[in-house]
Amino acid sequence: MARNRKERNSWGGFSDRNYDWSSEEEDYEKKAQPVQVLVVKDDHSFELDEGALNRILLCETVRDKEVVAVSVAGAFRKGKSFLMDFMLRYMYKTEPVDWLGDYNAPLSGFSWRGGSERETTGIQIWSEIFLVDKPDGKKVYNLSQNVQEDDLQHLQSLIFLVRDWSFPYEFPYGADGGSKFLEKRLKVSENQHEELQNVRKHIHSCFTNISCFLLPHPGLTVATNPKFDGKLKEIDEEFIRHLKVFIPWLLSPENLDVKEINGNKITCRGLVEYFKAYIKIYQGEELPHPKSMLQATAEANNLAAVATAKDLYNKKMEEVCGGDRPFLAPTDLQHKHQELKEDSVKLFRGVKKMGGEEFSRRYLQQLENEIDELYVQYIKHNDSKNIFHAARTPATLFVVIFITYVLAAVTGFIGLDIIASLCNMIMGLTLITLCTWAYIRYSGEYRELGAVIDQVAAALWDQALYKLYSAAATHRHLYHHAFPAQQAEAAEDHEKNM
Ligand SMILES: Nc1nc2c(ncn2[C@@H]2O[C@H](COP(=O)(O)OP(=O)(O)OP(=O)(O)O)[C@@H](O)[C@H]2O)c(=O)[nH]1
Ligand SMILES: [Mg+2]
Repeated sequence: MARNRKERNSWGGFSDRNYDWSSEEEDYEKKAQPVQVLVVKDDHSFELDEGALNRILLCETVRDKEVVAVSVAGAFRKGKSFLMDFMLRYMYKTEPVDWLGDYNAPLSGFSWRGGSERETTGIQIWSEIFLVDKPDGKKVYNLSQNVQEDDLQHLQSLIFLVRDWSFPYEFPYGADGGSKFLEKRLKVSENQHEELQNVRKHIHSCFTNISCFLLPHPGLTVATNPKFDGKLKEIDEEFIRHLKVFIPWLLSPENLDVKEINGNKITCRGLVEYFKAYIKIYQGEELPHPKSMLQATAEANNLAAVATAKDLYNKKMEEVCGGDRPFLAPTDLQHKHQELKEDSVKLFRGVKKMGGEEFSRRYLQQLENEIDELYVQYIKHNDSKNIFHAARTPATLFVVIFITYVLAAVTGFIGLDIIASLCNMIMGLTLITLCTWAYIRYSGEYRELGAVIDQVAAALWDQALYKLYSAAATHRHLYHHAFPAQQAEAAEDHEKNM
């Protein structure tokens, strides 16, 4: 089991700049808890808390892992949260057999309570993602999730849990009794309403597996005592006996199915995209059309592929020139960029996607644009590591001071007093600018002003260099010899301008 922790990359986290890191993140890491990711508002519309979802599913350690989503859905006040707290006990177990733990410990996790008022609304997910070793050797993360209403079309296994089953003499408690009961209930008969017949006919095509479990009544204390806090000792023995079968039947590693859409196994990152896409179409006034569901699935599917491919580029570029890596010659950086961009595009193309070639071309374009944007950031970052870059501003200002000093002296000497005073004034201003710049660099204050000075100096520097370049163009071989890196940069700029 792994704690769900974020790792920022070493330079301010620009690879994660799409994610909304909030100041609450430290608190959030301290304790696993339910997190509201879908909020139902007073007017019954709902809103996805993307920041919360990202913090859980996009953390470095889990985002590329295949995900198993276990959701509990049902009418309100039916003991969903109560049940999920037992699931949590199982996931947090230290003893493989005796996972139910202390009989005197109150039940905690998702907040549950008695009474007739609903407690949970929207969708809550558990903040900690559980790492499970699948029997086939794969690592799988399991996400516990609470869904009030859900679209059943896109689920894989559907398990009906019948609570308070009172007829064990007809169908015994557990999965066997449940499956016989379900078989009987899903039979289509002529005298059923047409709609009911249709549900029965289609339900099998919507789910890979459908099963049912019959659970006994937990006892009157659970159902009616307002002081009941979930202690096992107050729950009926028979209920516990079957709970001990039901929870492992649901959650043991061999019984977990990795979420699949269109034959693709879904990673945590993919799940975020699906969340976003589906929420968007559910936000409309009417129930979404199957066509728009399909469209949203295809969109999410492509977006997930974009995100994975972009992450590959980012990770590899970080290794090459991120953080504390030393300055890299711009030509080498460009080669690396091209190579990694190709790898990333290849990865994108390699993922099985929905919506067809034409549809996914748009997303390929998006990927390329986003990678190019990242590349510009990497160039800037790499550039800032060049010590000549750091010296550029003071050097430029010095040159300006020197030139104006000489000009002032010469023009003063030949009697052009106005020009001499102008030069002196420019010299004075430049001197003040230089001192200001030095102070900003030293103190770290007024950084915006520092950036403006840097920009002006860089523009001057570039102008001078450009002139030098033009002058040297006629003696190219000499120039190339003297400024190999500069030439590459100029070529690069030229390329970008096109
Ligand atoms: N009869 C009966 N009561 C149960 C069972 N499981 C839990 N309860 C009780 O049902 C009540 C509601 O439990 P919750 O877990 O809060 O129910 P919920 O479905 O999460 O409710 P909402 O969040 O309001 O939708 C509590 O008083 C539980 O003690 C069960 O199997 N049978
Ligand atoms: Mg609840």
